[in-house]
Amino acid sequence: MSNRAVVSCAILGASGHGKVIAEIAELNGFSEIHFYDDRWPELALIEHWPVSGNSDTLIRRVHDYANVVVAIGHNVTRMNKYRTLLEQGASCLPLVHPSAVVSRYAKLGYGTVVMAGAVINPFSCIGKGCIINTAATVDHECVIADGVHVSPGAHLAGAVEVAEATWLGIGCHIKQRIKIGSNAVVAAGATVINDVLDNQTVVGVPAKPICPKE
Ligand SMILES: CC(=O)SCCNC(=O)CCNC(=O)[C@H](O)C(C)(C)COP(=O)(O)OP(=O)(O)OC[C@H]1O[C@@H](n2cnc3c(N)ncnc32)[C@H](O)[C@@H]1OP(=O)(O)O
Repeated sequence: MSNRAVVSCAILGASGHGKVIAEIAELNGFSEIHFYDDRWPELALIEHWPVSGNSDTLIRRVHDYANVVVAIGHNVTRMNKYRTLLEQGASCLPLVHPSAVVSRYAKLGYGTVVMAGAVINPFSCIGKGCIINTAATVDHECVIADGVHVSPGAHLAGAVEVAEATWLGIGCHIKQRIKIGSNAVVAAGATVINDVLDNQTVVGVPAKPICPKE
């Protein structure tokens, strides 16, 4: 019989994003992964990992887990779920893929996940519940607020500031010292050379605002 202690991690959201987080949790030594999802009990398995309940079940069981991660892509929803779980006393540690490079001088908030190949350079500060996705780079002295998603392959130059719940799309580029407002969207492949307002969506190279749909 093995003497290895079981270290359990709960993941809320049985999604593709959740599968990536599950593997990162395993690589960080979490030997037991339980998913929770509101499609339970119809959804009982995601790949080989069990779905053990819904959001309400998880709220009752947070103390059973050494770590609780929310794997929901929608930024505001993810932050609301974290808020509820933390109120119940959940431990929501940051999770970092072993191949990511996170400076010893960078800070990561609770519930933030850093995917494979990402780089976070010195004196950058990443808020709570952020996603720094595959091969994204956040250079020196950036300030990334809570609930921001930096999509795969996005690159932020030095001293960029991004406010709450903003989504930086796949492969975008952000010039140094740019300020991006809250709940904004930077489109896939955009290059941002001017500040972006709260709630604004910008697309293209160079990035320009588009009007919200009626
Ligand atoms: C691991 C993962 O999978 S992480 C997820 C990574 N995914 C992403 O990063 C996707 C980011 N999302 C986008 O880029 C989206 O296209 C958005 C959010 C910017 C816009 O989406 P929607 O609101 O649905 O807008 P819609 O598709 O109707 O496009 C609106 C207009 O913007 C244009 N547009 C949309 N996206 C882009 C883009 N990336 N670059 C240039 N123009 C764009 C459209 O052509 C359209 O123009 P038109 O009005 O002249 O026809």
